[in-house]
Amino acid sequence: MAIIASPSDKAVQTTALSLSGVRHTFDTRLVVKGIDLDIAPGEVVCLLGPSGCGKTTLLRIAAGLEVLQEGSVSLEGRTIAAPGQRHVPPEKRSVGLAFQDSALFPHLNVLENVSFGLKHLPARARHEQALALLEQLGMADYAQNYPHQLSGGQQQRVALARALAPRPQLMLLDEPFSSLDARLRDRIRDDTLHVLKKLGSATLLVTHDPEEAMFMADRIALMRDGNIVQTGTPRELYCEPVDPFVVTFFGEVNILKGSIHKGCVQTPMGKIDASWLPEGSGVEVMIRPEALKLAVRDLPAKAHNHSHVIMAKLLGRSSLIHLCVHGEDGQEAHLHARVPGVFLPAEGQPVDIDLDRSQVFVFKSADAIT
Ligand SMILES: Nc1ncnc2c1ncn2[C@@H]1O[C@H](COP(=O)(O)OP(=O)(O)OP(=O)(O)O)[C@@H](O)[C@H]1O
Repeated sequence: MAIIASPSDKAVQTTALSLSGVRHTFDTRLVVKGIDLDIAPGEVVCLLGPSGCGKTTLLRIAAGLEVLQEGSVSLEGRTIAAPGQRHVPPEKRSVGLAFQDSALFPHLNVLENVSFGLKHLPARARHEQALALLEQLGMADYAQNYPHQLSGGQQQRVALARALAPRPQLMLLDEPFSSLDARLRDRIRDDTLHVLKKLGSATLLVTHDPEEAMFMADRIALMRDGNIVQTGTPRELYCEPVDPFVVTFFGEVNILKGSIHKGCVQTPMGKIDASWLPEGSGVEVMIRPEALKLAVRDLPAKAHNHSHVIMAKLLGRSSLIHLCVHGEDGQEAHLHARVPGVFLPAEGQPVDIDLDRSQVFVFKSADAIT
């Protein structure tokens, strides 16, 4: 099918991929509920969200593996899918695809698999380009091996190299690091990020792992139940979350309940400003564990009613401190603080608590939202 740019396509010519009003139904169930998402040339965007929220379906629609039911898909300003009018098949979309279960060609060795999409190049250039990618992904020593001689993780790296080899303008990656063990995953993620940035490929990467998304992404689109809840840089999602789901998706938080009085909510750590919420409304105060800054206090044990340590656990890169927090007004709460490095105060140790308010978020209580 020919790819023809229509006049309305001009507006999106600065985007590598544009998804507009995409909806998708399986049987009678709407699983993608009207998604708009643009990816700029060279930009890495991560589609992040819990299992079953529709990430893979959206990626498959972009790849052409699912026929678009509603909305439109454009590649570099050209409409490649519009329901009932156009469906450019996957192999004609000039995109690199690497999926969780990407199968390698069993009868070709690793080098031949990676060279497969480079048939337009002379043999020597093809060989050199494929080998360079295998080297960057730590697989050059296996160039002459066949897929059945490789582990799952090694096959995944070869599939990634094969997708990247033709230097596509757009890469679509679905959980590409999922079968790698934790240490190898860190290295291959890092290698892949550098390869993507060096090639300047726009990338849409599906993951359910917030840390992976923050590591890889220029922007994250966080999905829930078929919708995008928030799109932005990792900093924007972490520091300016639009709702409680976004806060909790990026890690454990302390949640306190309260209500607005004179524009503030009272907590054991003092008043928190929430002047944008109506007086009297029920709220949830979400406090990241790293927002609690602790200083040990020299007080006689047990002879005080001061905030103190219940227990402290070393988690590796940080320590988790369970606290009994006493407020001036008699309020009491059990909160978790996360402190970088080894910090293991004794049980009962009195502490002063300072709050980093940039990591505290106040939202109207879910049961109060109508
Ligand atoms: N071919 C299909 N037929 C029917 N339902 C499907 C099909 N593919 C996916 N679904 C359903 O659509 C919903 C979205 O699935 P999808 O694979 O897009 O989610 P996901 O966010 O990628 O999940 P995961 O992270 O677990 O892979 C799920 O409820 C799933 O069961």
